[in-house]
Amino acid sequence: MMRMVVGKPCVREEFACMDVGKKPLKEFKKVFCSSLTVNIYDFFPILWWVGYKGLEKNMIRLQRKRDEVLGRLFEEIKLNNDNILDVEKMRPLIETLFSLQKSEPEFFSDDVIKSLTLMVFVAGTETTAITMEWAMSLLLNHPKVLQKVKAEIDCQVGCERFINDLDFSKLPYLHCVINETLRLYPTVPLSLPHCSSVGCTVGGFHILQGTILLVNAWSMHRDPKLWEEPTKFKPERFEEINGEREGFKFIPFGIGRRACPSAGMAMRVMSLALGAFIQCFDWEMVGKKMVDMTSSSEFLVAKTKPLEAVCTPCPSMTNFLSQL
Ligand code: HEM
Repeated sequence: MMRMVVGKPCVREEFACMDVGKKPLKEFKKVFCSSLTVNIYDFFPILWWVGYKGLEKNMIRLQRKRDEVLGRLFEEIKLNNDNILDVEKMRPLIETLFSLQKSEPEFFSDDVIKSLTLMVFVAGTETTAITMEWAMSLLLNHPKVLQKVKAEIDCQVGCERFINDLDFSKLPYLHCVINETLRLYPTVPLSLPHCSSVGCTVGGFHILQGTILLVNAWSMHRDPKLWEEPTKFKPERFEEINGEREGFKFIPFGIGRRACPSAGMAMRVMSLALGAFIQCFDWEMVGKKMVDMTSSSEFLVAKTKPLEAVCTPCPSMTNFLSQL
């Protein structure tokens, strides 16, 4: 995600597993992911008046910090890219926005570019990373599924290049694995709070205008009236579903006008990353114990215990990987 937005990873690969690499990642999470929580002020507005737990002050402080970090990042990018002109060329998001700023400065102000960058960092990094961690964990606990998806990638992509987005149409099972992961572990289980603009009736309940509504995707995705063996990991079930949102029973990205605008991009990013993990490495559990699948009960449903796994380069890929 950092590469797509900024053009370089958050941490250089050689430092990724070292303390020197972990520090900036921790800092990034603190600045961009810490606001992903249910805001108690929305439910008890009185707390806002009494300044409960200094939430508002903390949000203001966080916003200042974000502004400062993004400001530094922008300076660095502007310094290194004096002649940002060519919009057509493939380039990271921020550079593209700066090139548009040259032609439409009144619209693409620094503040607009900051907001767009912030949106991708806040809404797009943890959600995709958490889903991939769930997917890898499920695959390790279901080695036959892992074998099947690996066989699909080996057969359709081979071992002389990395998987790319032109391969997706030939990799339906990989798509089913990601969908089934999102069914069992929808990263945003209660979607985002919405407010009813008019009074209405939902499932026999009268909803007053101005009510905060949450949609429980988690329970819909595990409802035995909607899904056969709902708690089982069976990617094959998505082979039979015509259109992923059939009957609105599968809504990991929400639904309607305020649904996730990046669902397509998220699916592509996750297919590429997960596909490459499976293509390039053989994966094993640490020891004989199944991966612990306990989930946190927070705004984003993450694993309580981070996934630990052993990976070794696939023998069939070593030739290609050694040339990188
Ligand atoms: C696995 C990955 C992701 C999941 C599961 C996910 C899920 C969701 C959900 C459930 C919503 C709320 C929809 C609703 O209220 O009905 C949402 C909104 C949103 N998502 Fe995502 N998302 C993911 C990735 C991304 C990425 C990669 C980006 C940006 C690059 C993104 C940007 C947004 C934005 C901006 C909204 C707010 C839309 C609005 O309020 O109109 N999401 N997402």
